[in-house]
Amino acid sequence: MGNIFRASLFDGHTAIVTGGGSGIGLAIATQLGELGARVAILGRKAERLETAKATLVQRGIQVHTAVCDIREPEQVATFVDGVAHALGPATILVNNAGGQFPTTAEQVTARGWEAVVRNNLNGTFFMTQAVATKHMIPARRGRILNIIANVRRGFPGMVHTGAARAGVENLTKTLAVEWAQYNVQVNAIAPGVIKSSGTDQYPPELLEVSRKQTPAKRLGTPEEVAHLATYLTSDAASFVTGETWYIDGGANLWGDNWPIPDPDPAM
Ligand SMILES: CCCCCCCCCCC/C=C/C(=O)SCCNC(=O)CCNC(=O)[C@H](O)C(C)(C)COP(=O)(O)OP(=O)(O)OC[C@H]1O[C@@H](n2cnc3c(N)ncnc32)[C@H](O)[C@@H]1OP(=O)(O)O
Ligand SMILES: NC(=O)C1=CN([C@@H]2O[C@H](COP(=O)(O)OP(=O)(O)OC[C@H]3O[C@@H](n4cnc5c(N)ncnc54)[C@H](OP(=O)(O)O)[C@@H]3O)[C@@H](O)[C@H]2O)C=CC1
Repeated sequence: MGNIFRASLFDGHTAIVTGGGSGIGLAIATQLGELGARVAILGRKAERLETAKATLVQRGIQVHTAVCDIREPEQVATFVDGVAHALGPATILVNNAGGQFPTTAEQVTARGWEAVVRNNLNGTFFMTQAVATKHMIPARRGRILNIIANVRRGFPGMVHTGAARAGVENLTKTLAVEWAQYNVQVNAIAPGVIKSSGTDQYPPELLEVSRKQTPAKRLGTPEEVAHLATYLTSDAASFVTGETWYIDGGANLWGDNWPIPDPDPAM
């Protein structure tokens, strides 16, 4: 599919995409940039950012990159100030950085739980608070988009991220209300299983189970998520706020990644 959006849609905008060095984040950064936005991306790995920057610059996009761990508020503050200096204040923030690992609830350690909650919930809040207070609220203009996951029916097999993403979904609603007065809209996208650099780290047999359990019988693509992100960060969505948009081939409605065993009669 080509791009259905107007070429100059984001002229004059500065978009921050966390985790924009790979996968879904890079697809979103590419699409917003090709539609005219200046783009700032961050991640923990400098090499990944440099490779992504080269790709974006080759497409004629003005890019700022810096290493930043979203779990560290001081690094976040430095990054957000750096964006204003390099590209001007952000009008768009896409909180895409995140991740976790499969584990049963019985097995997850305290440090494993904390690592995932800090990454997906704390990091998203630290970025959001910094960008809103420094850039968007003073300008009375902003679009914030949180990438979460398909947690509608819980997230069996990844309890830590299910809890953290549900927290971000609720944060999305709360901030949509608190910041409506400042003309800042806050929404979320809940992707199903997307074929990306992220899911390439998962065992293929787990992904195949997910594919079979998805009504569309395929995985999504980062570009499909980027199309929805483009709509939600554009003026076409100016009256949309506090909502979570599922893009999952129907997976939140049907199918289970986690088989429930029958009770052991000996127990
Ligand atoms: C079984 C069924 C499951 C359902 C499967 C559904 C099918 C797939 C659906 C996929 C949908 C979602 C896809 C995506 O999100 S794609 C993005 C993928 N990328 C990632 O997820 C990578 C992200 N990972 C990280 O960024 C880091 O690993 C993380 C933040 C999670 C932790 O980093 P940190 O540096 O803070 O952590 P440490 O190394 O210091 O470890 C802290 C504790 O966490 C434990 N840990 C970390 N990684 C793992 C692991 N892979 N497995 C088990 N435990 C892990 C680590 O052991 C530490 O705890 P302890 O000190 O107690 O050992
Ligand atoms: N692919 C899928 O099926 C699904 C993905 N998601 C979520 O969508 C988002 C993008 O996933 P995807 O593109 O597939 O996976 P990737 O692993 O390719 O993307 C994750 C990005 O986040 C960055 N990142 C992770 N933790 C931090 C951190 N603490 N600080 C700064 N950057 C960080 C990573 O960069 P670096 O390692 O350099 O820090 C990486 O660029 C993630 O939040 C993921 O959990 C949700 C549902 C399904």
